[in-house]
Amino acid sequence: MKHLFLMNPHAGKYDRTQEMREKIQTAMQGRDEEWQAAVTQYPGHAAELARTAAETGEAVRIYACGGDGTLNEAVAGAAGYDNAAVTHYPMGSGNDFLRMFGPDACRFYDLSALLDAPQAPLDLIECNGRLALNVCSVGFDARIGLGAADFKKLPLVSGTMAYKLSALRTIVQGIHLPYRVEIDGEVLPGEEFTLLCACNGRYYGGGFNPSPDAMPDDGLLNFVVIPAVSRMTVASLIGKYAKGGAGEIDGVILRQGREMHITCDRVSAINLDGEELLDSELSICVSAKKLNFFFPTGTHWDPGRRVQNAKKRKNERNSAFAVY
Ligand SMILES: Nc1ncnc2c1ncn2[C@@H]1O[C@H](COP(=O)(O)OP(=O)(O)OP(=O)(O)O)[C@@H](O)[C@H]1O
Repeated sequence: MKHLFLMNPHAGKYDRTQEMREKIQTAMQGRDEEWQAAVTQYPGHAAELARTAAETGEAVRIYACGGDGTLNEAVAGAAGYDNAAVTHYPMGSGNDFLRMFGPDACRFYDLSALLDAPQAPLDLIECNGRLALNVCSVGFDARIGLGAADFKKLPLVSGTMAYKLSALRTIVQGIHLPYRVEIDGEVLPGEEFTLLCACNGRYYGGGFNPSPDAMPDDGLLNFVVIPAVSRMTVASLIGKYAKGGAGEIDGVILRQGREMHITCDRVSAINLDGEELLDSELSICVSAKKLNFFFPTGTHWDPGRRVQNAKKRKNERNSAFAVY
């Protein structure tokens, strides 16, 4: 088994690759396994490195050390290869995909917990031929999420604050656009929409929670469609949407399905796991490819499984106590 660490020097607020190198060396010490730590040199490099490693056919575990963009690239490179698996060592400003692991998300900071971790096949979103693991969206939110990059590098501006500043700017610029939207053959009523979102994961945009029930391994995407709203109502809408209450928004359309087609009369910014795509037509579907994702033992994205794991750990602690 080979371990490949892909470190993005541009993730987060500053370059942490040297610190990461030291952590990797410590974690791999005494392990008789091949490993390699590579610093990405340009956007798209992580995908190339992941694909090259996966194409060898050898068993490889790929650690995306960066933010959601780095994870997206590692996933795009390794998708569809049974011999490859990917995880996320969070070094970005949002690290949103991992938020669905709840309070256990912080365990991904422990490199040693990732080394012998279990893996599971996850669904992927395909959008105009590109892949995403987490969320694909177009509209108001995509303009906020992608615009946040302008604020992320400012001093004293946290990742979450960057998204809030971007939201303010987007509200001033305009909220809804004309879209034709079709989900699994059903044309949705309405001519203008504020936001259209396809979720495999649950969080994006620095902690926004459009689809609290999305399961990344159920073979389906959760679609959230918000019709045109006014500037007056958008502020309260953002609050509900961010906290997982999209279903409480007036006129919201929620669907679970396999594909969504969107056309717009102009080129729109499309968010693919925080990365930008520009197009006037969008074809989103559950990808035929799967992605092996590995995660620390005992953690899980399914809250039910998390509770079971916690009970199991408690029982193990109790029985250990009984022995002594
Ligand atoms: N050497 C490089 N030079 C410039 N950009 C790079 C380089 N390596 C990777 N990138 C790009 O850096 C961008 C940002 O990375 P990433 O999304 O991982 O971090 P982030 O934006 O801080 O985190 P998050 O997306 O979780 O908020 C990605 O689009 C990636 O393609």
